[in-house]
Amino acid sequence: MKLSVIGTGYVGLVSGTCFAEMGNHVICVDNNQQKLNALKNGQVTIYEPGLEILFHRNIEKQRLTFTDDLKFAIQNSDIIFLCLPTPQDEDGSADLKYVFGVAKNIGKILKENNDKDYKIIVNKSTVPVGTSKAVTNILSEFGIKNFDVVSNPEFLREGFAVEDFMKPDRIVIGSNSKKAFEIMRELYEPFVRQGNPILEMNPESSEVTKYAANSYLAMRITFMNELANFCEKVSANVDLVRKGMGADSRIGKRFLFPGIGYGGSCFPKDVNALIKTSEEFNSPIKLLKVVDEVNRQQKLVLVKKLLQHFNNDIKNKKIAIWGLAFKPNTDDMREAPSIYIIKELNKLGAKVSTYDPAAMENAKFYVDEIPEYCNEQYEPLNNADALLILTEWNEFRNPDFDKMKSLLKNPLIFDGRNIFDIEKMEELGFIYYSIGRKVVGL
Ligand SMILES: NC(=O)C1=CN([C@@H]2O[C@H](COP(=O)(O)OP(=O)(O)OC[C@H]3O[C@@H](n4cnc5c(N)ncnc54)[C@H](O)[C@@H]3O)[C@@H](O)[C@H]2O)C=CC1
Ligand SMILES: O=C(O)[C@H]1O[C@H](OP(=O)(O)OP(=O)(O)OC[C@H]2O[C@@H](n3ccc(=O)[nH]c3=O)[C@H](O)[C@@H]2O)[C@H](O)[C@@H](O)[C@@H]1O
Repeated sequence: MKLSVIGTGYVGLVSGTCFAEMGNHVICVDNNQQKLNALKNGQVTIYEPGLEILFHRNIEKQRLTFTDDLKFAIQNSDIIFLCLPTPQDEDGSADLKYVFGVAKNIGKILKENNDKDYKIIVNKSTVPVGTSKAVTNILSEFGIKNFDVVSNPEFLREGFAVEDFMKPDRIVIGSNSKKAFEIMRELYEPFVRQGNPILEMNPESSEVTKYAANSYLAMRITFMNELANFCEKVSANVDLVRKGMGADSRIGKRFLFPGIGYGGSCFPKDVNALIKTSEEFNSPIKLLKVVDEVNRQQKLVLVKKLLQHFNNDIKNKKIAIWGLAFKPNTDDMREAPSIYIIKELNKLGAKVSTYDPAAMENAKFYVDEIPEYCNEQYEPLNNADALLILTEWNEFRNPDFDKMKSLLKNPLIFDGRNIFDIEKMEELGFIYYSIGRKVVGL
């Protein structure tokens, strides 16, 4: 099939590359010249395991191309995917200016083209209920008739994006057109050969499904974070509680890990967008307000523990940090808890020294006050008063504990991801704080 993907970020680049891998011809469009030049020069612009090999293979086979020429892309594709940003606006709602702006440009191009061939415009961005209808109206205002707008939300996780895209748990397609359903089913069938469902529904249900899934997962994590704080007070171990809960198949094991609050480009903004839309329709989902509020507080839970340990004074203390990205296997810093933690540490007069395997370049755009970025894992520990673990990268899971002890001024660790066993840390002689478990070594 002939496809175009408008917006070549995390979702667009992964979607475009994976569609090309299935034999489709994909034209990727972006208006960021720097990004576009890098892509045209064969440079993968995001850190995403498994992407590079598919990217190069499909460029070589000439199934994957990059351009800033929207007109060329529209004229040479039957299905047009919108993978555009929908950032959080000041009032919490999703900002649709990119989606509507591109929809208008598509309208103009199709009008100039005399609306000859049938096109499907697919919205893959996360958008509030009613957006498919609004995009349909925009195109209709240009007099375009031979088209359908489809809602096809994306559920990939960063760090596992290729795997998730190639073998999705489900595909959701929202449309009112039989023809569009048939074409979309044909496009996606190679991705669900194991039998995972392609779910067809009206666009409104599809749009709500995306926000519902993200908000539900954010709510699960938030419940676990509040539960973890409670466990600390009553000598319970949240990891044991988590396993006890997760073994119930009605609950399930995944997304029950407490930590330092959910971050990333989607959970925080999508929870807020659903709060806003539900209020607009006079049917507020009150639970989500608490989810958002608790999550903001949770991002600073390690700073609280640190202050408590040092009797509220961490001025001039050197704090080492392992991990900056909002989660492992990505260089994405959007809404990462590390941003909030580092800002707070700076405010309190601490000196921060940090290492992350992939996100340090991006971190510089978010936290310019970090005095020291280190190129090696153990470097920040040198003469540090404490170590904070903020991202559970695999390489932090089995470190050289002797080396850590010899470098740190105090054998003091605050682990926001519960990556070590508390008994083991006690045996090794560390003072070890974690989330929802007792402090050992004090
Ligand atoms: N990042 C993720 O893991 C997921 C994101 N989503 C949703 O997908 C959408 C896109 O997210 P990301 O890919 O993370 O965003 P992103 O910011 O990484 O990528 C968006 C791209 O669109 C480009 N762009 C902006 N305006 C444009 C225009 N007028 N013409 C052409 N290109 C333009 C930008 O230069 C950028 O490269 C959002 O709605 C997000 O909520 C959904 C599932 C997963
Ligand atoms: O709409 C999106 O953008 C995507 O948002 C999330 O994916 P992502 O943000 O890449 O990452 P997750 O693995 O979901 O983690 C999000 C945040 O929750 C935190 N988390 C996750 C799981 C958990 O058990 N505990 C926990 O604190 C992570 O550390 C991270 O900060 C969803 O998992 C995807 O399905 C969705 O497509």
